[in-house]
Amino acid sequence: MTSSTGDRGFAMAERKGSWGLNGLIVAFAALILAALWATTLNQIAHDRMVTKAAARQQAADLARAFDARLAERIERIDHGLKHIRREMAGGPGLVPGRLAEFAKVVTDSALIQIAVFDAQGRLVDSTLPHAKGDNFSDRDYYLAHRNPSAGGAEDRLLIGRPALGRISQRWTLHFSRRIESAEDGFLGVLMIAIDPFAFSHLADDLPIGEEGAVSIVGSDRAIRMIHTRRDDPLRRGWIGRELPGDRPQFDPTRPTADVVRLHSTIDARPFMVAYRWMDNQPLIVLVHLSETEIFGRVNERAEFLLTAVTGMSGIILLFAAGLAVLGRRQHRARLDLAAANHLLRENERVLEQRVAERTVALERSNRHVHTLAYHDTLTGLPNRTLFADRAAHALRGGARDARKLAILFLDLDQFKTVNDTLGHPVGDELLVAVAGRIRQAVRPADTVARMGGDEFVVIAEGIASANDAAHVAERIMAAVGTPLSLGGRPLNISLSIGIAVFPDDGGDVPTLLKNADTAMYAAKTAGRNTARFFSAAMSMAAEQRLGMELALRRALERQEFTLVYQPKIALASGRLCGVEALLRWRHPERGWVPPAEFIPFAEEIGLIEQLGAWVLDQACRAIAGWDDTRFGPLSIAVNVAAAQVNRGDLAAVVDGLTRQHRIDPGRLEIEVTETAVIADTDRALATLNRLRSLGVAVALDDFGTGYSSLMYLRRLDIDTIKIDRSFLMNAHVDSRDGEIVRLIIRMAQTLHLSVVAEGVETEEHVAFLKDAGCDMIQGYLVARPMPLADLQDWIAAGHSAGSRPPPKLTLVSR
Ligand SMILES: Nc1nc2c(ncn2[C@@H]2O[C@@H]3COP(=O)(O)O[C@H]4[C@@H](O)[C@H](n5cnc6c(=O)[nH]c(N)nc65)O[C@@H]4COP(=O)(O)O[C@H]3[C@H]2O)c(=O)[nH]1
Repeated sequence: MTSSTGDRGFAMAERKGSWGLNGLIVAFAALILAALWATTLNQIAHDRMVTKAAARQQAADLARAFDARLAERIERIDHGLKHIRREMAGGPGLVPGRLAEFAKVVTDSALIQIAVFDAQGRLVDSTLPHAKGDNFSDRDYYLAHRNPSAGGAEDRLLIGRPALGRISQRWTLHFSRRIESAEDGFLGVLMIAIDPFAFSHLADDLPIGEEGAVSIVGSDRAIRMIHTRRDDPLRRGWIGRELPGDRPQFDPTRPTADVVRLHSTIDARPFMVAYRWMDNQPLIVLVHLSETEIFGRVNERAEFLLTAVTGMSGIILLFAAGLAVLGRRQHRARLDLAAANHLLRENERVLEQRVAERTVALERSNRHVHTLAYHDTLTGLPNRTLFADRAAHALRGGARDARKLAILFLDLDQFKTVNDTLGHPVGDELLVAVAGRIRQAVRPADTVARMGGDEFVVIAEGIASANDAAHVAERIMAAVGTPLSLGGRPLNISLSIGIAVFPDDGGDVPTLLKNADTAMYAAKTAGRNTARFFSAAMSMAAEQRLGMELALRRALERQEFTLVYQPKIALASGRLCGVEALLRWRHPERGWVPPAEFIPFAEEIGLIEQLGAWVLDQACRAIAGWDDTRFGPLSIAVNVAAAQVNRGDLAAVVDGLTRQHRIDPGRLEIEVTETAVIADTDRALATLNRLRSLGVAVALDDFGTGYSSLMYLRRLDIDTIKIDRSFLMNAHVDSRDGEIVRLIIRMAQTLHLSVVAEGVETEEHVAFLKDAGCDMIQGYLVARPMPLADLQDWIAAGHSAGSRPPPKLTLVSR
């Protein structure tokens, strides 16, 4: 939980930190980019502006310069005109042949011809070989001079439209002046033809660029001259053409000199055009500067700048991205480091805590293990190991100081019964209570140990004589013998004690313990609730017991057990209604051992369950192998011990066996004693109910000898009650016993239970039982228990061997 919260915390911190840093980097990069671009664009705009302004200025300056040059050239031509005219007026006038003489003053390289026309437009003289008398009265300059627009006679220089010379076939510009005299008025026209392209030289040195142009246009919108750096025939083709009237230079509202932006009429390219009206002539001087050229460098620079800035932007972005990634990594690395540190510290802390916990647990466990190793977990008393240790220690002390000590071996009487009947939890409770009482009954210095089960041992040190040991035993018996209440039941418990004294009964712990144990069995045999000192004679008896136990344990393997079957017959009809299976043990040396001897012993040593299972298996086998057709159906009643009932799995065992032998469970009857039932009524009830639900019949054996509580009868789901033999023995003579038998039978009838009387030995018994209304009888009078083969013979013979047969024997099923 903590760790996952920590992880989330780190993840959030990581995201936050990472985003914060990245945001900063992005913002910083954006700022740099914005500044860079703003500066660059601003620079480019500024460049353009400055360049544009400079170009404007340049164009205007060029126009002014060209204007000045042109004006000066025109002035010179006009000067020539005026000079010739003066010469003519002062001398021969329009005398042919004199023009060449006068023309010497006109030194213009562009001169094509000088011509004089009379008042009728007829050529009077020319520097070119014209046919004299040719009429030029259609020429615009002639017409303009002959008929001046305002005020009649006007002496002014006229620069006509370019015209293609008739003779020269060259474009010519006609500079002309009127010739007049005060007396005669209009006498004619003096004209100088100039090659317009000669003016081009005026612009040769003007920096108009490769695409620039210088032109002269008249107020009549006719192009007089175009100068370009290259000899562009296209441009030549424009000479004489008329420009559209919407051009800015023709706009009367505009100033006479300006710089405008125009698109080429040829290819629509943009030009910066400076125009300038000449002062004394109706001519406009134009200087065209190509924007491509003007801004060429600027554009190149701008392009360079933009490329550089784009590149730089890319680099900045990359750098920023790199920084962001680096920052993110660094941040992540820092966080990882912090997380790792945190984790490390946390792990250290957890580790230390675990180590501390483990240490504590280990110590506790060690203590526990030590306690377990040396103490009994149930009672907390020293166990067999610690006992051996302490006993050895005590023995060494006794031997050294020549002091006696006694080993008292204690065994609870009837503990098995309590355990079997009241259940293990009660048995455990009893052991704890007894342990406490023993502990209190002895001196604190004495060791009280639990050897296992219901066996305790006391080491009574420093006793003067065997008598002192006897007193210790008495105190213990008195303490344990005090009635106690367990699970709400009053309980009287007693114990048997065997005493062995050091050094008289043994010099070492094992011997003393064995002898004390032997003495304890002697006390048991003597009737329990007593103490016995060890004697040599006891040793033999104990050995016999041990031998018996070994023999009994081996008997199953050696197949020394067998079952005999005693018939039960219906009293009214004399019909066989079943047999009771009874266990027999043939001891290899002692011969037949009575069940009353070995069955309680088997219960005591815990062998009865195994033995009981064997009996059940044998009975089922007998049923399975029974020849129904020959002998009629057979029902077998099997005795089960309290331990079997209280184990809780009896029904499962029976179910398994009936299935295994494939027999009808209805052929089986289970005989339980009252003691088995009262031990743990609920559990016994459950077991019996399960048995009955399987179809197995249940009989209550030895009825009357135990508690015989009516309550049990009411609660128990049984089929049959078996009246104990002890009641029947004197029933016909002892009125009390007789009454008990009658009572039991009446009660059974009331509860709709069958009644079997056991130990029927005489006719008197039969008569009494008939009179009392008993259902079935079982006893020597009918038949003694016999092997299965004998039973078959017995049935086949229709009588019982050796005993009085019933009046009439018929085989019936239950
Ligand atoms: N004097 C006399 N005795 C008669 C007469 N008719 C029958 N008996 C004896 O009475 C006992 C009847 O069995 P029980 O009351 O269940 O008493 C049984 C039963 O409690 C126990 N037992 C025998 N076999 C088994 C067994 O397989 N399992 C368990 N748990 N107990 C068994 O041992 C007890 C003694 O068994 P057994 O010695 O076979 O003794 C049997 C039987 O032989 C008679 O007319 N006169």
